[in-house]
Amino acid sequence: MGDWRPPRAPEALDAVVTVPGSKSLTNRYLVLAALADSESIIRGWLRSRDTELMVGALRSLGAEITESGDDLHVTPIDFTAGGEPVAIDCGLAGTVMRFVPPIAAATGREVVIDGDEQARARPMDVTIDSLTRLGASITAVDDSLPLTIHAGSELRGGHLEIAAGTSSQFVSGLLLAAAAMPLGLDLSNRGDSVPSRAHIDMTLEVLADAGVDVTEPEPEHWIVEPGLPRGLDVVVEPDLSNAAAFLAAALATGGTVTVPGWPAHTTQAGDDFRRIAEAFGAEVDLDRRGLRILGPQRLSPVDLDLSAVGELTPVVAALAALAPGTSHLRGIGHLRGHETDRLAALSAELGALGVEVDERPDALTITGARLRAGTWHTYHDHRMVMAGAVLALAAEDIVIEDVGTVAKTLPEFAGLWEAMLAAEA
Ligand SMILES: O=C(O)C1=C[C@@H](OP(=O)(O)O)[C@@H](O)[C@H](O)C1
Ligand SMILES: C=C(OP(=O)(O)O)C(=O)O
Repeated sequence: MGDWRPPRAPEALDAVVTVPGSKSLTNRYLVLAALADSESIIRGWLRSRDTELMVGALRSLGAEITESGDDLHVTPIDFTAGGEPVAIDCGLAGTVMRFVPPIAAATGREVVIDGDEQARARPMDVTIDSLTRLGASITAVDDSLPLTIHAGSELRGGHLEIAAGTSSQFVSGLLLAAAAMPLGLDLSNRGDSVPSRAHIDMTLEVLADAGVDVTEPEPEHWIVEPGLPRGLDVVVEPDLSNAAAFLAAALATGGTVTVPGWPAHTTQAGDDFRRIAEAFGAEVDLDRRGLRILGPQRLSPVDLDLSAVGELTPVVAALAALAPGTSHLRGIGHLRGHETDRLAALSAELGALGVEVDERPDALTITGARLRAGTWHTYHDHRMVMAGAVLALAAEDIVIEDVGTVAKTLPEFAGLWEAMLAAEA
């Protein structure tokens, strides 16, 4: 798909938007199911590029995964089976890049792992170094993709200190596979604190729910005892980070958007959008029917630390660009290693639409402005598409380039967006 001209805001928006399952939960469940002691069912999985890449990767390593309606049935990998060398494509999926190598190393097979050109720029050093220290033999040029895990590798486990200040996925990938290591894992972060804390909590919760003995005796020190996860029978929650884009439409238009099925308890980063929406001046109601957001007549500027929930930043930056006054988005330096350097991308694209942006190493200061018409470039970043759609609500003529890139986590985004805006009260 090429360019997309998203609709402008309707007079009064009052829409209900049902969003598909969570990427982060789908891919964690798939990894646990591939390692489990018996078969699993994952109900209501997200079907998107990142999750299909995970399915493909685990199948190449020997898991049997079949679809039945909206469910996936998974027969775990037989780690004693060995096998021919395999090649795995990560696309641009951080979860595949950081969660699959530990499992690949545990199969003892030769595995070559590569991804999109932009994936080769994403940090992989901690994964490569950790697996090497845990017993694997890996070759990689410049500590990044592509990498080769050599046949005969094994992961003994044991004590490991890492510096995971650039991505929580280094920690999650090791913790998810740790129960399959003969010695388990005693893992500590010794560098800058780990970003995206919400995603670590998600990892700890899914592990514990699968019967894995995992503890965090002190902050950023985790202990996983050996012992395989149990087979799963789980229902995937809606993707709350994807939901944030639709809820942002309520904020941008002073209208109402409801997302049904919002979980009362969740570890998803997207749940923090409730706090963020309130900071912009919205009314937020969560009950059995879902999460309902009523946008204010006029957005308030915000000062937010997004370090724990960084993936919400592009959509929050779009709202900040529409809020009269100056907003500060802090704690987001690690977003320079996401799908693209998101601070640079947001700064360039907002600047081109006439918004003043002060880009710091780990922060953006954005002063809301009336937007100029223009093309919004997306840098192969699904969340840039979502941010552009939010901006287009308020601008004369914004064209989003390469809307198809949104398929990374939400192939049906443009259709859902247009349907939402057609649902005028
Ligand atoms: O584990 C996960 O599912 C994710 C962790 C986070 O990564 P970082 O810690 O690299 O930000 C998040 O931004 C990403 O979208 C998904
Ligand atoms: C950072 C993101 O993705 P990934 O899982 O590829 O890191 C994201 O979805 O915003």
